Amino acid sequence: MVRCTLKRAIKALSFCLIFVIICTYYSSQSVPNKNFLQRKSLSIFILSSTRSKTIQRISLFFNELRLNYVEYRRIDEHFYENVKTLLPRLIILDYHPDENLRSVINQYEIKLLILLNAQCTDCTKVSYSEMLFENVSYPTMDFNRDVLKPVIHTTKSPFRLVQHNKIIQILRFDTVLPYFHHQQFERKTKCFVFRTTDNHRTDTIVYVHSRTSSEKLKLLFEYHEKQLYLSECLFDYWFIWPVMMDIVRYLTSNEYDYHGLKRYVQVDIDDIFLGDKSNGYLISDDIQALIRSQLFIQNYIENFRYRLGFSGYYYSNSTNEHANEANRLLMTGKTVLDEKDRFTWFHHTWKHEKLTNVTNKILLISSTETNMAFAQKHQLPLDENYAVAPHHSGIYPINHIVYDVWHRFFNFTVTSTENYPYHYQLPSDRRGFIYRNISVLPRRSCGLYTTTRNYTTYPNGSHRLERILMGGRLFRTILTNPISIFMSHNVNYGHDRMGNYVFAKLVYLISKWTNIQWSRDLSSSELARKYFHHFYPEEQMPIFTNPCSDRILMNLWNGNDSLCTTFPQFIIVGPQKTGTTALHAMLSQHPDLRPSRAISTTFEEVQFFSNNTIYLNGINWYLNQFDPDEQSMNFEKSATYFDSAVSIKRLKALLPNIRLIMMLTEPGHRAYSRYQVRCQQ
Ligand SMILES: Nc1ncnc2c1ncn2[C@@H]1O[C@H](COP(=O)(O)OS(=O)(=O)O)[C@@H](OP(=O)(O)O)[C@H]1O
Repeated sequence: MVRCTLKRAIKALSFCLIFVIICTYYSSQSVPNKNFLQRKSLSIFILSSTRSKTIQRISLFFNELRLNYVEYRRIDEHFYENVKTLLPRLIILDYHPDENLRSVINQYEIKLLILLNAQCTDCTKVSYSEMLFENVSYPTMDFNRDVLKPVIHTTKSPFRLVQHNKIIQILRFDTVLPYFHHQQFERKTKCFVFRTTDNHRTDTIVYVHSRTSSEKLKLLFEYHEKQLYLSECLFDYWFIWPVMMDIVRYLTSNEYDYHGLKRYVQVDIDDIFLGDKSNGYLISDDIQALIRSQLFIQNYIENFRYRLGFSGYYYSNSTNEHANEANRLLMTGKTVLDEKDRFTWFHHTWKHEKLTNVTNKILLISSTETNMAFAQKHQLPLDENYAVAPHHSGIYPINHIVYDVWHRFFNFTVTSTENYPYHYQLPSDRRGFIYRNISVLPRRSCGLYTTTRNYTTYPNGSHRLERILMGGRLFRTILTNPISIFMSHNVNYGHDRMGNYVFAKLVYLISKWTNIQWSRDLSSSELARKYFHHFYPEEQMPIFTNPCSDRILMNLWNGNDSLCTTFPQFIIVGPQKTGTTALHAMLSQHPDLRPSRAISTTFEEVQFFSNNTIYLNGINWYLNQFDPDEQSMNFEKSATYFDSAVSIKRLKALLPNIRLIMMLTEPGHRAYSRYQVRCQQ
């Protein structure tokens, strides 16, 4: 009897337990719990039906920040489906969300950034002339005087940032943020701002005062914890970008924090011995000015040193008498031999030759040795691990001989280039990679080229240079990149010494207006370690792009035009065991089609894109697997590409227009075929 009751009790208990488990399971399906809300990726959704100029600028800025975002033009099933599966951290939209969207946003705990534009409600239009302006001063740099010092200019700024708010971190509160572009400012007459007086529910972050009513007009404010409202007015001002970074950081709960506030900067001055009188070689006074600007920058960046790139041949052997005079002044003048220790030096090549065309290892070794002997003779303080190829040639597209010689014979472990993945692209899209133990860091342009000589004759006006400095492209480069290596040329430091001005001012303004902290000067190997191991480990492996689609890459490639037609026109990508060998054999019979060479070690296949070791042989190796006959259409078959995610990326980078053939068979047949092969093995 007792046993029977016990059995019943156990049965009842088990039923209860099963019931509880089932209930828990179903409830977890209907209401998202904390685990369920674990974001798969940190994506941002941008929702805009008009794709206004503001939205376009935000997208471009997100590219600079390397943020993942998806743009949507309308709310439909597809949008909701993606919200549920991708669980974006943040949605940016330029109108007020309806009830449906609000409920989904609440359910999935998504944060909102709402832009105020023509569609906004609960806001008011104000004319710029109604705003309260006041004169404020901002610093600029007097670079032609003996001492580089800031001079004060006066401008008008309508803005207030509210101090002690929890969102703004990058901008400094104790400095007035000036406005620069008066013309653009006056052209626009209307601005949408919030006039809400409901201060209990909102937190103002940026505002202006109305001139007529002295009203506080909100440009950025927080409405509850999950929503920020931002007036598009702010997009007319340079400081919207640091503000945007802070907004995204705040709304994503610090997940996007852009590697914190620390920034590393290096300024390379190439070809220090090149130039003649017309080119503006550096005379002794210029060197002193360079030292002064370096000292000025050292106030902010501990131990900052310009990096001087040298080709020794032009110091001692130049037939140009002006160049010799410049070199004498640089190297042998009263102070300059001492001054060489003020800078850090790095190797170019002995005669500034292009490395693209190097085909002979011995010659490259001997010319590099000559340049290094020059450095030794003059006791130049070298960054021994850093070398930069003149014209950036040979580094990308890769010339294997250069990497081999640099790595095996000279211990150069770091270089930099402007050309990877392409030359013609936004500077912010430049990336790095590691090849044969040499770290190739991205080099950024700074608006100074060999052709830009004087401030007053800056192409299309010096205000353009001011713009890129004062909150524009250069400013943003520092803002959005933890490491920036800039390329400049010796001529930029002669003439009116625009180079000194640019870098001194850049560092000064960033220090003055933002809370960005500068790292002390680092050696190139420390910099490379940080770049590839700390900030961007995913960039270590190169992804080869097609030199035929970029004129500069084409010039720097040790291939030639005719090779462009050698790339395959279609590829059979598998998958395995679907009859790909048979198809390959049949297509090979066609008189106009040419298959790749058969490689015995990889089952007659090329497997370039799927096998890391083979891929690192480079594009010239890949092209060698094909016949350069222009009359025929080249193709290859590698059944390993089909299920290799990295192959897709590599194929897209090198052959964006390639046609792919995939074979599909009944999966059971494939499995059995594979099983048989295994048995045989
Ligand atoms: N025309 C045609 N139609 C369908 N199936 C065919 C065809 N030709 C070959 N085969 C069969 O495909 C199998 C080999 O596939 P693959 O060449 O793709 O294999 S591999 O991955 O390249 O090793 C292999 O299957 P198994 O014989 O079962 O192993 C071939 O017999």
